[in-house]
Amino acid sequence: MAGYDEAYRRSIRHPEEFWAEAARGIDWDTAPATVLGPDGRWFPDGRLNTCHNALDRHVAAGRGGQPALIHDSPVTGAVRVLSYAELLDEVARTAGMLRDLGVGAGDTVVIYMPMVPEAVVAMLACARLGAVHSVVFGGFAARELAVRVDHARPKVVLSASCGIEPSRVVAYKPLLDAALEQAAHRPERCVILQRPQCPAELTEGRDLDWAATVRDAEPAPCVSVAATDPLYVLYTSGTTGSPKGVLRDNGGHAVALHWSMANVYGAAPGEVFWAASDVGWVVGHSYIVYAPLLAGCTTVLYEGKPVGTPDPGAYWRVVATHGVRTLFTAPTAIRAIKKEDPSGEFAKKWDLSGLRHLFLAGERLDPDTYHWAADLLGVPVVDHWWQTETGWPIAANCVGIETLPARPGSPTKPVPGWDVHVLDAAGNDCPPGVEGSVTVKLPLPPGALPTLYRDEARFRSSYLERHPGHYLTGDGGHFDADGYLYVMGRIDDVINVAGHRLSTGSMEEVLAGHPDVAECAVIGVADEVKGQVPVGFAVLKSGSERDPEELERELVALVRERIGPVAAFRRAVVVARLPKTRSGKILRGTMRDIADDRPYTTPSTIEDPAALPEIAEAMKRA
Ligand SMILES: CCC(=O)SCCNC(=O)CCNC(=O)[C@H](O)C(C)(C)COP(=O)(O)OP(=O)(O)OC[C@H]1O[C@@H](n2cnc3c(N)ncnc32)[C@H](O)[C@@H]1OP(=O)(O)O
Repeated sequence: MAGYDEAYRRSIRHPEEFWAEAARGIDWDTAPATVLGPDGRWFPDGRLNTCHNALDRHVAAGRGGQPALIHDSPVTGAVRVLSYAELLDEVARTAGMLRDLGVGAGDTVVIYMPMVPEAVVAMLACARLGAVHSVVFGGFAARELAVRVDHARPKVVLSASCGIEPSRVVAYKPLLDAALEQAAHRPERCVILQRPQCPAELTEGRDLDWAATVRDAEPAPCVSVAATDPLYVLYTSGTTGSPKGVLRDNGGHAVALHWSMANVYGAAPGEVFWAASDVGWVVGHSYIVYAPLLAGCTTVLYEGKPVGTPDPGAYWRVVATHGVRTLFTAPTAIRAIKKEDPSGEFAKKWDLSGLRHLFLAGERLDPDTYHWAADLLGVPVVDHWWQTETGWPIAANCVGIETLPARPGSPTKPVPGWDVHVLDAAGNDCPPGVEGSVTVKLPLPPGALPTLYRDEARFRSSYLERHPGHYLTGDGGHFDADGYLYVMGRIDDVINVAGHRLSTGSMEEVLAGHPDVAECAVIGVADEVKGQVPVGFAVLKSGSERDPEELERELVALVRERIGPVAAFRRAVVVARLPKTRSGKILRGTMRDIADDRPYTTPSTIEDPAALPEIAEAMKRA
């Protein structure tokens, strides 16, 4: 069998041959004659249906009785298992409901739901009809939902009465109502899944009860779509306020995800695969929903946390109880477990002998966390790196091809298909050990974003213009002499809080909107569990006599209200001034160095050097 080097070389030298072979893992209505179009789109003349590939074909092949989805919900005390045949039946009827509501191929549907099976059903039902879903994470506030509704312009919104966090029931319906009041776009219908923990009042003429509406619907068949037709839009934070709508196509996505399950994750049909994330993130889209089902695996949908539901053994219980072979989560989850159970006592209570790999992604995996997890579990811990935009891993130890020796701190090497380069400011490849901007030479492989929804110009300016011929990942890093990649962090103002990508710019917009704030800065500061947390610095308007502590509390509440709890914005500090250059640019980089206790030099362009010790003092208070 070919090893990693050969597979990688072939994928870069002969991408069409490589991906034509991978495309055979998918059922096509019309097999693609062209593999890569001149515009960089994959399989342009192929036709297929993603839902058929995720469900119908497995039922037809005899997998109907195999569990497709295990919903494990410690917050409600429920476990529900849906076989492939049962999931197909629910999806087909939900697609019938959407069709009855006028949803057809190309229409958008916003899904704002907690981690319940109906969220997965909703996504697959859209795919069945060729409709484009846009899932919005439940931890966002009404305003963020409104922005996404206005951009996606859904015909229908699918939602639930509530989500359940360990400490509280989150009523979704009032958030949805507030979002639709703020949005200019009006969806024709909202279909609400009533949960017994907090049933919602339905709005006459607009809202429908999910259970009743699905009950009356006839199952809908799969609609054949072009490989290049959109499957979904997923919004992600950019450096400026408005989120970017990452578009995913049908054909390239199905081919790449199906290929990744065997080759990156080493997962075989019939195995249990658990991505402990949320359907609102790309990990949830790719590795809770689409990839495991495309591959004929059983996927776990977990409505709980790594700690507190009820203890730091929660993940180990799920692994042991459901026979999980591959666990994928974010380093922050492992750090949370390690903090509460440093000697791993809770893991010893469960039989984890079925676990084969732990995959980690979503933020940089620090070597301490890597070693702790590897020692505890005794299985390979695979750090891998990718992004919402890419949809699947850019760099990983491809255990399905060949397991390379791991190097803690590195997600190993580029995955076949990804021609990764580290470039200097002039666009030249950096030598090993020298840090630069991590890029991917075009064409991007199948499954990566072809564009931003309704914003080709922003797609080009955000990703393609900085280094022509390359996709700009926005991360900085370096290769070592053996070709291992090290990704060190963002080169822009995006921060990563508990594996959630957030824009400091949008938090600054919120602070700046407060009537007492003259100017402000938000920076990401290192945090033991969440990796980074945002901290805000605000200067009062001259003449304002507000009590600083009261204002700080107001600013924290404002960010929670406008962006949502997911921002984890818990610290704001009122300062006399911000450190700036003489041209007025806030020295955020120097502020970050001070906050993280890194050595810093006072920039020669600074307006007033005394501003830095003042900020250092304020940070100590924060
Ligand atoms: C590879 C490509 C990618 O990077 S895709 C992104 C990958 N990232 C991930 O998968 C995320 C990984 N992180 C997590 O799953 C969570 O942070 C874990 C580790 C489980 C911890 O969760 P938690 O304790 O809730 O902390 P948090 O920082 O996530 O939450 C902050 C506040 O937000 C709230 N929240 C969270 N989720 C929801 C939700 N669905 N609906 C409503 N609220 C939500 C939390 O309750 C928390 O609120 P509070 O501030 O404590 O009151």
